[in-house]
Amino acid sequence: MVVGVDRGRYTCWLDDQVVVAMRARELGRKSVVVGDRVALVGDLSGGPDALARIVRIAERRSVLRRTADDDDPYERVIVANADQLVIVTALVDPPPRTGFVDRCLVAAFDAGVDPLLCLTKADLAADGAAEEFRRHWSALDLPVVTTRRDDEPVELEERLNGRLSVLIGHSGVGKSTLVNRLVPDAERATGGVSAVGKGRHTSTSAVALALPGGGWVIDTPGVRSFGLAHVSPASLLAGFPDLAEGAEECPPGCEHRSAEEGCALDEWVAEGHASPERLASYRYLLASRGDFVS
Ligand SMILES: Nc1nc2c(ncn2[C@@H]2O[C@H](COP(=O)(O)OP(=O)(O)OP(=O)(O)O)[C@@H](O)[C@H]2O)c(=O)[nH]1
Ligand SMILES: [Zn+2]
Repeated sequence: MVVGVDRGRYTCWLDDQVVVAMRARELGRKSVVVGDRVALVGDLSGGPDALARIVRIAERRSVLRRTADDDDPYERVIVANADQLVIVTALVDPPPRTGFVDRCLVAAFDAGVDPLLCLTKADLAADGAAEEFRRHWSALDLPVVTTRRDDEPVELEERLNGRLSVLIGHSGVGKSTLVNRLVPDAERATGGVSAVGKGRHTSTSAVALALPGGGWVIDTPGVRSFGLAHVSPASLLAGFPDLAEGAEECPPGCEHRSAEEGCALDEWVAEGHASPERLASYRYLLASRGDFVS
């Protein structure tokens, strides 16, 4: 498995050992990303000067794409084969935003990855803040864990156990804090990714860290959000199962933009099946696909 990518060098994990590799020419233009399962040939000794070659990429179970941004107009795959997307949101400082969670939920469903909402800084939040925030998704089967400075993230650990999980969240919500608690020896868990260039702390690319209890956690420093430009209005609805049923009454090819265009979702909400806020959030994401909303 590829656990780190840095300037053309791929850190791979092979039988509990780190092997540094480069791409073989036969890969063509195919990108290799963290989480990819690859076939290696050449020097697999893992010695300081050993360099293997990646000759094949296994079919991907799931694909998470980064949003295009100012520096890079293309959506790019940043993690392959993730099982779970952990949406990390602080309950305060910075204040939580439902729109960000909705966007990540759509990205997770579209990528075929299970979502998990992780609410941090519960120790700073008012009583009931977590319950109030998670109520927005009460119509969904969305698993939620809360974490706080004064407690070990036991419940989170259980949910990460044995799986490949990707953390996404705004700067300052506490991702690094979580990673350091989950993987106490983070530097070693990267297999010394610094050996191929940068250490974890200065790296801006995703790095997979081995969890002590099995499984992997991938931090995504610098990733502001996941891209939705490639997601159709219908697929976008998968992130809003409370609205999806109402769309069955829509005319064929409905883009769900407004009641004037015949969309049945306004009626669905008026009948009390879903909240107006959920519909507004769906339409906001619909309109903002392709923009770099963070
Ligand atoms: N009180 C409290 N503070 C926390 C908690 N988690 C993180 N913090 C603090 O919040 C600040 C930001 O935490 P980080 O872990 O650096 O956040 P991050 O998401 O990694 O941010 P970037 O590195 O910018 O992406 C730090 O000062 C942490 O000590 C928590 O559960 N409770
Ligand atoms: Zn519609």
